[in-house]
Amino acid sequence: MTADIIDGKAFAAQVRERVGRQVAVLKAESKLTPGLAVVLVGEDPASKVYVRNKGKSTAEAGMKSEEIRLEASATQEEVLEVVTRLNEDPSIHGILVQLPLPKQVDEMAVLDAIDPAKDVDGFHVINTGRQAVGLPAMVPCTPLGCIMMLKDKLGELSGLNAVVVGRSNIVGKPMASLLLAESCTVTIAHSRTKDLPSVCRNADILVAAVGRPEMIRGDWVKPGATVIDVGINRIEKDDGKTKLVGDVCFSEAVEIAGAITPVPGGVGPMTIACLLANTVTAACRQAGIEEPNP
Ligand SMILES: Nc1nc(=O)c2c([nH]1)NC[C@@H]1CN(c3ccc(C(=O)N[C@@H](CCC(=O)O)C(=O)O)cc3)C=[N+]21
Repeated sequence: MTADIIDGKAFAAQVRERVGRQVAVLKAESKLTPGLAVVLVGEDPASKVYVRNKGKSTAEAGMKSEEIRLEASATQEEVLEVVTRLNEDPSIHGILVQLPLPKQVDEMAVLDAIDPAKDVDGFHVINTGRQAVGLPAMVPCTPLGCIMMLKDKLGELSGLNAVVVGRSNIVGKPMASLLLAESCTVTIAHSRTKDLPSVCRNADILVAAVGRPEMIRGDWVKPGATVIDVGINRIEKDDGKTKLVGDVCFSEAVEIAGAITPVPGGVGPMTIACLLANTVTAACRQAGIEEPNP
């Protein structure tokens, strides 16, 4: 039996449409246009593609979108100045500083400078902490999108064994925390984990977020498990052209899993949709109004 393919692209389109309806209500009833600012430092071509896609989807949802570009040589002070200006701009409700930043810029210091109320990435320690103790928080977009797909596929997650491979601050750790909040039994595995394949074989929910192309093999997957592949790796094919692959060997895992997200078209589009949803949430909280539910 082959796995159900979880269509992240279609699901993300639904989320974006809902965000669009929310924005229409906010504009009509509260004279509020949610605004998202994206800060891009340097010229990384892959980053530019994400930034362009984000700008396009914000506009499509009827939101205000601002893009700030700085040279790759920008100093930490210059980046902090932009963040301070955006913190003070009442038309901007969400701020995303595209990571990674050039090495002369201290990433932690920049993330720390973002007003936690405008932190639509959910990377500020205030939001990390609030989420961990169960207070309202801005939740990181990629893990949030993964949870939405899991609930859509499985319904209740309570009591399931979840294994997260990867312990980054932007995916692995918040993913584990969200799964715990859903009452999963959570294991975080990483490069030092002993016998990773057998740890993975315990997972009803297997989340791969390591950034190593096709590392997770089909025989690491428990039959019927739900596999969420967060990895987006560009690799060279035999003919010299490039293609995107995940952290999971899809062709093997699809034969064993119950459901699996593809790459591309899985987690990636959901990340952008959740960024828009977070911007609406942030705008409503800043304006002190309830989030519309159209
Ligand atoms: N502060 C910050 N927040 C981020 O959320 C953030 C970041 N920095 N830095 C870079 C990574 C990467 N990321 C992606 C989002 C969507 C796709 C996406 O939509 N991918 C499509 C197609 C991509 C393609 O075709 O190239 C897909 O998977 O189907 C990819 C990558 C967000 N990131």
